[in-house]
Amino acid sequence: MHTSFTGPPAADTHPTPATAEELERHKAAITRLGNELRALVEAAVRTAATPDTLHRVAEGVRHVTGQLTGRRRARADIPEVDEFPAGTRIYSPVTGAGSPLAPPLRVTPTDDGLIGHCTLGIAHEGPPGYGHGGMSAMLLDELMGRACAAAGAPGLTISLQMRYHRPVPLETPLRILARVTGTDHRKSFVTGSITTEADPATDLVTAEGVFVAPDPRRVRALFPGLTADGDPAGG
Ligand SMILES: CCCCCCCCCCCCCC(=O)SCCNC(=O)CCNC(=O)[C@H](O)C(C)(C)COP(=O)(O)OP(=O)(O)OC[C@H]1O[C@@H](n2cnc3c(N)ncnc32)[C@H](O)[C@@H]1OP(=O)(O)O
Repeated sequence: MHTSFTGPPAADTHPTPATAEELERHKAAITRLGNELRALVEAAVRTAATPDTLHRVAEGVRHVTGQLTGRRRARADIPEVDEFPAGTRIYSPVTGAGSPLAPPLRVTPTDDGLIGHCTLGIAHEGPPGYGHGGMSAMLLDELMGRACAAAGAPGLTISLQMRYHRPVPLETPLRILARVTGTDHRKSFVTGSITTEADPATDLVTAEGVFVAPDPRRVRALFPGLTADGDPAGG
């Protein structure tokens, strides 16, 4: 589900695109590493290990990091496994199965928008035992942006107004909703909310946002990682 846009043809040559099977294998490997990294992050922020143990583990992690050498993607490259902007974003800090920062948020459509499910961990802590307000904003910003894309108008956030009604508990399944409520030319107006799964009637956080679909003439300059047919240029 790659997004097309009208722009000049890509001048550079690209490697042969991977088959669907190869992409699935790659996604599975990225997801597996993401799961391990999330477990490492959780263990690292939770441990009460001694300084000696922390030094030893740090040495081991440095060794592991050194193994991720070779081909690297450039800053604006879009991973070949991604479906930009509406589908998989494998390294998204919100939805990305490959990101140690992501809870990750699992997104599915509803009748009039999107629903996301996730559980925040201690790595996402703000007040002790509760989620960081910036994490709530990140979850909503992402889901609200995706709601625009799902409605056919992918855009960037130009305003996001947050209301924090109650603290968001950690280690508690959460439900995030997003819905496009109106449009005006390239602008989309979107609402969102966070509740627990157990008590979906009590809003913990609500948000109102405005997203703007970039001028089509600016898309290529904004996202040089897209080719003329809208496919990621990386790989
Ligand atoms: C292929 C397309 C892909 C799309 C990307 C999907 C990625 C999803 C990833 C999701 C990740 C999660 C989400 C994230 O993290 S998104 C990351 C955070 N957001 C940004 O970085 C956005 C920064 N802003 C911009 O780059 C530009 O403003 C954009 C590109 C959005 C519009 O610049 P463009 O040159 O195209 O448009 P225009 O200047 O003709 O303006 C058009 C209308 O909009 C109004 N306006 C514009 N800007 C602002 C503003 N800042 N405040 C108030 N109003 C603003 C403007 O007055 C006009 O309204 P009107 O006068 O007609 O009433």
